[in-house]
Amino acid sequence: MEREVQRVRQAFLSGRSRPLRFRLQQLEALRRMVQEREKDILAAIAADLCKSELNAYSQEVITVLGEIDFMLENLPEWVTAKPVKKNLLTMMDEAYIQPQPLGVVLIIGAWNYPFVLIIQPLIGAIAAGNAVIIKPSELSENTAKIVAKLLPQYLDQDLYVVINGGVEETTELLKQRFDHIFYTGNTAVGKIVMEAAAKHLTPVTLELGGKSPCYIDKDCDLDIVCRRITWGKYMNCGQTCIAPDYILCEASLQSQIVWKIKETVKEFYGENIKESPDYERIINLRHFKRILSLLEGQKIAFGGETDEATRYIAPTVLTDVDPKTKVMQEEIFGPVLPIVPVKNVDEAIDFINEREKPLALYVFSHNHKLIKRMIDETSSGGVTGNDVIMHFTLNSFPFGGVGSSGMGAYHGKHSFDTFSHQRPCLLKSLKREGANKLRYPPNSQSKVDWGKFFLLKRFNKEKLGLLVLTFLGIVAAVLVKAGYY
Ligand SMILES: NC(=O)c1ccc[n+]([C@@H]2O[C@H](COP(=O)([O-])OP(=O)(O)OC[C@H]3O[C@@H](n4cnc5c(N)ncnc54)[C@H](O)[C@@H]3O)[C@@H](O)[C@H]2O)c1
Ligand SMILES: CCCCCCCC=O
Repeated sequence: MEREVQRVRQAFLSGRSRPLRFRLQQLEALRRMVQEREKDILAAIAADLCKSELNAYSQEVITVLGEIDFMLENLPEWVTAKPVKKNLLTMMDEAYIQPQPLGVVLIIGAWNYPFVLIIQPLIGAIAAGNAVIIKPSELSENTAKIVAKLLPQYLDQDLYVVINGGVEETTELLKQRFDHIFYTGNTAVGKIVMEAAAKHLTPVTLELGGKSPCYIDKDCDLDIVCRRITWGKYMNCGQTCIAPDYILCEASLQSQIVWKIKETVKEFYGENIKESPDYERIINLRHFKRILSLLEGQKIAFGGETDEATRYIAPTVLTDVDPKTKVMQEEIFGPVLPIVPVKNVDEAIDFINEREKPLALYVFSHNHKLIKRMIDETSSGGVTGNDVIMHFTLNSFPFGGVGSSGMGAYHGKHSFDTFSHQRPCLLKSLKREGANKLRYPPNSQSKVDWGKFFLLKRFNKEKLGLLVLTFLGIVAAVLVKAGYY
């Protein structure tokens, strides 16, 4: 492992990942890989999650292609140095911010969207000029294998390396020194990653999870609300980091919500959900059993059917859920939707604020002011009003969590920034030494006064007069030299 990381570091130190032209070439090669090997990639995702190729394409491949196009279009502008505002002491100097690559980046992915969750950060890391080691999730082994096979066929083999393996390999990898670690997965492992990173003072981006609440106000169109929630909750069989985890609403709305979600489930997946090409399965037996244990003692309004052999769990809604029960204590990450009755929006806000900060928050209402109030009075990684999931798709948004749902963010320019160091560069001349006397010892009250004048812009008439005189002197000297007099 150590030798592998060393090899990648040597490749980074060769400097070839830095030129803009090289980054663009690698991103174009990545796009070619996705386009030319689309069938293999879709087949791998389909095998891991029992997902139709159409769904794998819409949920993962489109996002990746969109991100590459966005980078190719904007990268030339992002990599250029940006001049900054100067003060009186630096007005004659060159001052700019130069984004620079961090070095060798480790990307650790999760299994639920196994392709996009490693390739989208990879795009940002390449765009920023880094070398990258990718550790896909071992639970989505088909995607892990295909990525390990294809990447070296299209990208620089020493700069971008895939290492496959499980906890043991990841633990070994985490002992190595990286310049940034980008981890996607659960909060408990996020803490392990951060602890390992701390040993080398390596910065981390942690894309974690949590229980994303969904508040439904009584002033809204429940038909539309329930369609949108049904789509976002049962997509990927509920195994989506920003799926609405539970519903908060007034008790009087519960039965209508149950009925409308049930009708929508029928419309989306048909009478025999098991036959639907749009309904996935739980990733493995451990997660299957974990989700089943969340149903114990709950009132199942509809759904609840399961099949261990195929790891099938039907779209399920629970009503009158007690917040103290297990289903409300951990992220569900499966097709189970509890409804927790609350008296009003105030109680919903308190409910959210008494818990860990979620990755996403959803609010449904015709009342724009109520949505704004929810946003102002709560915290979450991101928010979508009157829909679910959709903030993920806008790459001008930073995507990430807050508090226990994560730290740092990515997508689009935010990815470029995450994998770049914003380096302040001040270039002075070796001339004009006279002005520097101000900061050299011995110090004096007069020097401090000049400091106040230049840096704090505390003008006093005497200093301003002197400055104007100096300026006029310089102008006169220039004019004399130029032969005007
Ligand atoms: N914020 C996001 O973008 C996002 C996206 C997807 C999933 N998630 C979250 O991820 C969670 C589901 O993923 P998961 O954690 O089950 O995925 P997982 O089991 O695939 O684990 C994620 C990665 O951590 C590694 N890992 C696991 N245990 C480890 C250990 N003890 N030490 C070191 N590395 C270890 C795995 O090898 C894997 O690469 C959910 O909480 C979900 O909300 C977040
Ligand atoms: C188009 C939907 C993609 C959702 C990806 C969410 C990533 C977290 O699990």
